[in-house]
Amino acid sequence: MEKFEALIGEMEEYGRSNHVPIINEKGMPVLLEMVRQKKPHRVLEIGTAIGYSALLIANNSADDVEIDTLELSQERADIARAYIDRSAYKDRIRIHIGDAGENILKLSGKYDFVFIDAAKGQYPDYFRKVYPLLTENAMVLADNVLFRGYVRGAAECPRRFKTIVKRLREYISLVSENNEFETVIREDGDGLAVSQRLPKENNR
Ligand SMILES: C[S@@+](CC[C@H](N)C(=O)[O-])C[C@H]1O[C@@H](n2cnc3c(N)ncnc32)[C@H](O)[C@@H]1O
Repeated sequence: MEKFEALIGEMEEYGRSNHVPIINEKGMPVLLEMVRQKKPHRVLEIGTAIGYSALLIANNSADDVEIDTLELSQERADIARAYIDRSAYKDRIRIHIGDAGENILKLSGKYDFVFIDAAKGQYPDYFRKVYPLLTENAMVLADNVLFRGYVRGAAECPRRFKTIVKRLREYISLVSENNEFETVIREDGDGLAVSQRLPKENNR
């Protein structure tokens, strides 16, 4: 088996040269911090791209981790499969090709860690659909929730992003106002919402 770091480095280079959006170098430490804290056993990732974050999650989770990751693009899923097959996690990561909003509904069992990183305008829908699949102590992490500074109005939002920004604001309200979760918005990278489900007696 080749060295994990070399594989990850090759994927970063592929992402850069082919303009594939993968979690950036400022958001990634937050993702890893949370995964290392939770050491999840069952992970759902929404938005595989080339499998970069799926492999990083696998490498920092519990030894028995199983990951379901959802990707719309057949081409990206094929690239992800090829990279993942070169790792020690090839039997631990399943890629489901198709629209995530539809494929979430076909999943069963419970997830203790969910990483939302696909269509930004669909985040509220993803959360609502994922909710019944969460364990009692699940963590849900969503990337890009501050979307280029537009979500908090730090920058004037171009018309083409207005719907995305509206939906991301809706997502932040949805998780922040849900008293079953403690949500922290981390400003690193493009902004990450970290929502930790609270023990029932501690519901806010
Ligand atoms: C930001 S990239 C994911 C990056 C990946 N999580 C990482 O950090 O390595 C978002 C991915 O979501 C996929 N995507 C967009 N809309 C989708 C949808 N409706 N269903 C499933 N995947 C979708 C895109 O094709 C893209 O590959």
